[in-house]
Amino acid sequence: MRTIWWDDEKKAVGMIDQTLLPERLEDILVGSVGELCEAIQSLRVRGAPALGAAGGYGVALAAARSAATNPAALLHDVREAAGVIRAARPTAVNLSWGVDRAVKAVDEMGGSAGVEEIRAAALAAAELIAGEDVSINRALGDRGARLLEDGDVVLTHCNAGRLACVGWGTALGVIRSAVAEGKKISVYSCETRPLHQGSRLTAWELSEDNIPVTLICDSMAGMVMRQGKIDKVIVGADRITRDAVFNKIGTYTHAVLARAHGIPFYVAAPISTFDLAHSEKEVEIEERDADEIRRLGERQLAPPGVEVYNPAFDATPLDLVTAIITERGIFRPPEMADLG
Ligand SMILES: CSC[C@H]1O[C@H](OP(=O)(O)O)[C@H](O)[C@@H]1O
Repeated sequence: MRTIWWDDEKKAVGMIDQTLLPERLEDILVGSVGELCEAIQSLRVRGAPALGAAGGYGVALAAARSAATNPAALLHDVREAAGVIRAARPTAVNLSWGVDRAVKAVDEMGGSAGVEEIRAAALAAAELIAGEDVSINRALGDRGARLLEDGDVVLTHCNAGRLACVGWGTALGVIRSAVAEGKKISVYSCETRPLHQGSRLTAWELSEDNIPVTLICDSMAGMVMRQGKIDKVIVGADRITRDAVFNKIGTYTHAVLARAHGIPFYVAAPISTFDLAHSEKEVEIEERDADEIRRLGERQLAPPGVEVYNPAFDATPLDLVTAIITERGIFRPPEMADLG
């Protein structure tokens, strides 16, 4: 089961609406760039690799739905849509990476291409991104599984599973691969306030796969590490610059705690999440709506007007990272420069 796909009959992007989990597993069809951006910003589709596919499919959607009857007008519509989609969530590099790959495929068609050829090129690029993702994550997972021993207890944060990808997962992909090899792995999933990807998505995914999972509050991570319950920490990533790993808010805290307790801290991410041309200080960290913290559904958890700071991601300096697990291999931070 894929997390995101193309519905050619309806010329729309299909996706699991992750805001409904764990209560309901339901698909939605997205038929416009505006609807796609809403789905991205509302985290109906989320997670770096899934956003990469959403970026590619967004370009294909723009091309398919454009009313343009000549190539120049269609290219204009595609490029305009590309800019809007890139801006939907600024921190995860895969969104713009997916958009750029589809736009590049369209540009490479050259001036003689007709509108249908341009539409086909955009969709082919998007399908390639989505199709590659599962095999990339399995390769990454299989490599990372070597780091896990039978009986390991792994702490993870947010959701870097198949719901964050087109399939299989990155951090949870490593766990799935280790389990597939016959290793008994159990997981501590941090709930990941304020949007609870850990409780709503990771705990759901692992329960569906019959992988033992224990849900904890984010604030309990230090205690379980100090109690000796955790053997490894594995998280995903949204962007890896030459000096830091950007991931869900709270990841940095776990990295510091892991270092304090002598626990290996691994990041699992495809090469497409690397952005070595930039440093930490050049990356925009998405800040989200204050009511995500002030409220929980219908419940008011704080005074309505209280000041809120709600960054969606934090940056973990590479010197706190034991190794980064990719489809090309496992890299200690100093070796990352070779990734180019
Ligand atoms: C495999 S990338 C998953 C990555 O994306 C999540 O962020 P969000 O749920 O806001 O898209 C989180 O940072 C995960 O580690």
